[in-house]
Amino acid sequence: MNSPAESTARPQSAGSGAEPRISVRNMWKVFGKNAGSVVGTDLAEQDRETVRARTGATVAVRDMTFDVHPGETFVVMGLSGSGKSTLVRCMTRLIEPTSGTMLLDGEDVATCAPRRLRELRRSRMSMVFQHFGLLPHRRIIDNVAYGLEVRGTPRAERYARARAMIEMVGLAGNEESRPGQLSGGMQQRVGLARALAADPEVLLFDEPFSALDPLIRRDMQEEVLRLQRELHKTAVFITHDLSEALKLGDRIAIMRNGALAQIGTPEDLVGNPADDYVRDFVKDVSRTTVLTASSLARPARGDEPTDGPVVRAGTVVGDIVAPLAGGTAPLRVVDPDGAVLGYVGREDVLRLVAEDSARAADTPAAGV
Ligand SMILES: Nc1ncnc2c1ncn2[C@@H]1O[C@H](COP(=O)(O)OP(=O)(O)OP(=O)(O)O)[C@@H](O)[C@H]1O
Repeated sequence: MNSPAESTARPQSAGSGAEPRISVRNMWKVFGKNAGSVVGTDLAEQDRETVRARTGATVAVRDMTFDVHPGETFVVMGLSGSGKSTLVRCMTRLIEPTSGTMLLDGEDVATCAPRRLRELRRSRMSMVFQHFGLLPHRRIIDNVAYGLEVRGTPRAERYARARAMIEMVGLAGNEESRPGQLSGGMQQRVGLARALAADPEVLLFDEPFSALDPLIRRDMQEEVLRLQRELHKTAVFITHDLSEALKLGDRIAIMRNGALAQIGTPEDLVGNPADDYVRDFVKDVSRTTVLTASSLARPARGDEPTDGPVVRAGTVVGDIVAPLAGGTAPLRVVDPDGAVLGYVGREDVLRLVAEDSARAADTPAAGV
């Protein structure tokens, strides 16, 4: 059985050492007249407002470059208007990018022929939208099977697959209902089942839970985490909600005015914000819920015991409080091979808690 300290250790994304599933390189999207006059010219160096004032064009996405690894949940987060939706739509070419490449397993989606693009969308990347986009007059099972129908999958096979997906998202028994008979949360589960039915390598989520009540939203986040643990899909997930991003993302890209502000694990962003913008974004996050034991690990001090309980490096700080409270020896922080990376004592955790409280109260953590 897992110890409490192990149970919420952040899982490593499945293939962080493998070839990227998705590679976006230098992607730009400029809207409006004169859209062609920005990329590759002096205007490309100017901020959004200046470009708009000089040309009337809007730089929605600015020179975005990143990779997404197989099995990873990659969150794109930012304020309204920062370019998240445009970026993800450019990745599937629901919007044509102004320039840049988007490789899916090495194949350039940004330049492939329309027919190939349709194939890719049907079989290799599925989208889940905020407004579920279900066909109102068709039964749930037909909605889930729809993509397979378009693909020409034989009837018996597509219904068997659709039933299995409906069961997987917890909606067994609702196959014959129409979308209007289901709650918003249930409709979004149908959207998930429909996206999964094609067994795509990549799932793209465009603010899928923004319209849901907070409790239902939390259920759906748990559902995504569970599906990710079971299915290991590569997922790109857009949200403007930081807590959702921190909960779901193996890595998070923070966008600002169309450009990348920082990309990193939740721990990177909260522990080492790249600039004041990101720092301000994450300032209210309790670091004990995001930082892991490895971030606090330090060498043993001469006078302290080195035979304390063992915790894994990826365990969040909040989960090492119980083992620390059970004894006086500092915890031994170990890597996946069991090698000791360092030690964490009560005072190390208390210091972090005190810093969090001081930040929340906006006063210096004096004396700690
Ligand atoms: N079709 C369009 N024509 C002109 N400008 C657009 C178009 N679509 C988006 N924009 C502009 O591009 C910028 C980025 O918009 P986008 O919708 O991608 O942001 P977002 O981060 O997804 O915002 P939200 O969270 O509100 O959906 C904004 O300034 C927006 O006004």
